[in-house]
Amino acid sequence: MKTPIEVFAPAKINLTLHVTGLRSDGYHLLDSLVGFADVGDRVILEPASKLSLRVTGPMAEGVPEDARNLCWRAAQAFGATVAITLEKHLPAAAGIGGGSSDAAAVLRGLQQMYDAPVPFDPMDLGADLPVCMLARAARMSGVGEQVAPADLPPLHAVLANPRVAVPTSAVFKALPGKNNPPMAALPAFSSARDSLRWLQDQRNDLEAPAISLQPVIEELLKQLSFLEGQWLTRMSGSGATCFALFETAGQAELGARDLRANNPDWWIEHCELT
Ligand SMILES: C[C@@](CO)(OP(=O)(O)O)[C@H](O)COP(=O)(O)OP(=O)(O)OC[C@H]1O[C@@H](n2ccc(N)nc2=O)[C@H](O)[C@@H]1O
Ligand SMILES: Nc1ncnc2c1ncn2[C@@H]1O[C@H](COP(=O)(O)OP(=O)(O)O)[C@@H](O)[C@H]1O
Repeated sequence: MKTPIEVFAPAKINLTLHVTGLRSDGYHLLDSLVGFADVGDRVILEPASKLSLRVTGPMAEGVPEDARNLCWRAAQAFGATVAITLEKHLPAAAGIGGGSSDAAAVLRGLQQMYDAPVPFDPMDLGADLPVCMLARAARMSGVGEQVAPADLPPLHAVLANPRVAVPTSAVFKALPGKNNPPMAALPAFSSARDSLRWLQDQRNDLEAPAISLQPVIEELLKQLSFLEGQWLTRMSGSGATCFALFETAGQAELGARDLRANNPDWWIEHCELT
């Protein structure tokens, strides 16, 4: 067994998020094209006599170090005794799957460490777990349990969070219409430009309800729309993180620099999505 094991937990970006219905248990039916970024958290796993968790890194503040943390719950449900170090780079409660991606990274690392499959349904830890286990572009449907890998040309993005936490359940609750049209059929994209054109016509149905709870999201989307070279701006998941998409890495890097200059307190990163 090679130790310690280090696993990258990428930011999950809902490039589209169509809410198409409501299940009798209160969970919403989703149709979403999901991409993963080359920015994210880092999980380090070391064998130990008991389960422990230490949260470090620039975004560690306020992230629980006990059973409230999805990393802890993932390791516990796996039956693993490991010392987990979670290096937080992503904001929490931000619509980019921080907790879910961390938990999926723990499960991937434990599979490797114990040379054993995950002994439970990852969905038990949250609706975003199945897509985060895959950690590559996918179409997600059902309430999150159906995940089909998708071919997405690499896209360049600016991710921005105005540092307000938005609880997922509150945003779903604030959505008035539950039965919205699904995403269009996913074409075989021939280029980044082709996919950007297609994405322009899709939606995130949670954008308006999230704005009703945190109006700063509207201002954030406006500022992203001013960035040179952007093809579209949208919110990810239940917010408050929003993104602008670009054709080139250089445009995204300049976009992030310009946005930072006007909003020094926001969390802003440029990245590649795959
Ligand atoms: C909205 C999405 C889109 O990818 O992303 P985030 O905003 O969390 O990043 C996810 O579906 C979130 O997944 P996750 O954060 O794992 O959700 P869970 O812990 O299972 O559920 C949190 C709460 O969100 C609501 N919920 C979640 C998923 C779903 N399909 N329908 C829902 O109504 C429920 O109110 C639930 O109590
Ligand atoms: N590993 C984790 N990283 C960040 N937050 C976590 C983690 N585990 C549990 N949480 C808790 O889960 C809540 C939702 O965080 P997160 O999963 O990042 O949100 P979202 O589902 O919007 O992407 C936060 O309020 C936080 O306290």
